[in-house]
Amino acid sequence: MKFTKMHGAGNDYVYVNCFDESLPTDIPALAQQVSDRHKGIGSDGLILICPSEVGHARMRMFNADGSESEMCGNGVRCVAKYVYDHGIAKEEELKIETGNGVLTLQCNLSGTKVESVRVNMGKPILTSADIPTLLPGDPPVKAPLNVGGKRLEVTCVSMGNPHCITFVGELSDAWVHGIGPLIESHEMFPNRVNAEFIQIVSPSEIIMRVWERGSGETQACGTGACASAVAGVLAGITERKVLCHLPGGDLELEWSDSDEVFMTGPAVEVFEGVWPE
Ligand SMILES: N[C@H](CCC[C@H](N)C(=O)O)C(=O)O
Repeated sequence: MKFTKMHGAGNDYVYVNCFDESLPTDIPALAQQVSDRHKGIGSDGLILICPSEVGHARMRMFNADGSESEMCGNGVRCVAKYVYDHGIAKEEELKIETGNGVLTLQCNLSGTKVESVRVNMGKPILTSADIPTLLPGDPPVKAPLNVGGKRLEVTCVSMGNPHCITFVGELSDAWVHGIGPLIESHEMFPNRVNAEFIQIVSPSEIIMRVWERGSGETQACGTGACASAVAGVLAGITERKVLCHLPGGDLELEWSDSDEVFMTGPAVEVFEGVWPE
């Protein structure tokens, strides 16, 4: 199986071109094996670039623990880069099918290759039953959540996949590694949840760290950054356009008047290889 290692703001996945490659039947096991940073290729998960009847390609995304997610913001930018740079499509505006519908992506070129991508991530999902969370409110905004002996105020948003956002005074490992896993598996989130921690710099600038469902701390999370931008507006903290600093890079976000969230960020190809050797 040929693969390509790519990252978006340091959120790295093993990508497989399923137009050409056939996969083993146990894809969750494959995702676990390739993601292993000591005994595998090393990544936050596995992303399949598949043929689609409604777009230029279809993305399927598996976390490092083998669980499948509906959506991946950094991943869908890299899928667009792969599809354009490898000649699967020639258009700079691409349609990619995801678990959150068919998204429209605008590729920004440097020479003949894609350098960054602007994605219309669609409308945020703000009903608690659809996020899904058992917390009250559509959506829950600054809702009380008891975690690890603390009473947090959390805001929940789905971008096709579920996110739980906590605005903190100062980011720390205690938040991300101590509280993150407890939020991920909290009984209020029947499908588990991605946990974002946000430090506010100004109404138009935030710093984010994330504990991802199924992958642990990653250097960036595109859907999480979008969800956090929406949460900041809902909580009355930030403006509709924000710059988000993540450990692996920056993402630009805008919750537009049309209710759609736009995300712009980098997409990078690192190397190609064959698995197993
Ligand atoms: N890093 C990804 C999100 C992965 C979400 C995944 N951990 C889930 O289970 O939903 C992103 O850029 O949007």
